Amino acid sequence: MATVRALVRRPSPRLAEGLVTHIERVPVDTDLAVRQWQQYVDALGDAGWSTIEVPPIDECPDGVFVEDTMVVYGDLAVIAHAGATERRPEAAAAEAAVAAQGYRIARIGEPGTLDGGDILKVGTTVYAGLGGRTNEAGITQLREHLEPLGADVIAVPVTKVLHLKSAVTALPDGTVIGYEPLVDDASAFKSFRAVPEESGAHVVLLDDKHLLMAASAPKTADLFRELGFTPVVVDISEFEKLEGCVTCLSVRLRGAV
Ligand SMILES: NC(=O)NCCC[C@H](N)C(=O)O
Repeated sequence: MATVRALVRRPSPRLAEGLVTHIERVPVDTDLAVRQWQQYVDALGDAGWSTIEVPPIDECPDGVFVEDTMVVYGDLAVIAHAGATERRPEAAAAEAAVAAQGYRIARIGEPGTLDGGDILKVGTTVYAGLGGRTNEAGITQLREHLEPLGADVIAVPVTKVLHLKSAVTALPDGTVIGYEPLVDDASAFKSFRAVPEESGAHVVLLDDKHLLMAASAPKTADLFRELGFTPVVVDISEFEKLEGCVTCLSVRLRGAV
């Protein structure tokens, strides 16, 4: 798997004001969050990835969750139209950053809304979470952009968590993993495996063997070791307090650009 670049975005000093929807607000330690973010970026670097910083957007507390600004497929970056209006200013600089990496640009627009965190790619299958942040018009527009590139866009329900990728991600062989109490419809996926912890459902594929995941899912890390993977564990507690996970802290650029 050619894993080369990732977009990241430094946390805002106002991070603690970030949105919370499905969990109770608890205090966020912004200094600790900055250290955790650096450790996350270092973990990508240690795996051989180069990271590109999107200019910070201090007036947007949730800007660090840069994955939500776009969906990248092949040589195309589809710029999202955030379901939360206060997050919409985050997209412009992210668009400029991905365009500078050579990607073609398309955009989701009104009446569509879409957050990158609702999109899970498994090969040419693109699962799109229909829920609080992404609507039917957004998914229709995404389909129009990606089908010409050979993608099959499948809408799946998301009601129990913020984003589809808060509920499920996928292993290198395409098996979708999720913490069942938070998955609306496991049968929507071609292949599904349950994991024992909520944040165990979140992995970034560093390569075919190494899975970046949160320290808050130790039982799932053990499961992944039994399956032959090597977990690379980062503590992202301060981002988890804002419904963030390892996936949403970067945009992986795996395309042929
Ligand atoms: N892709 C993601 O899971 N993003 C997390 C965004 C968290 C942020 N507090 C929000 O509610 O938008």
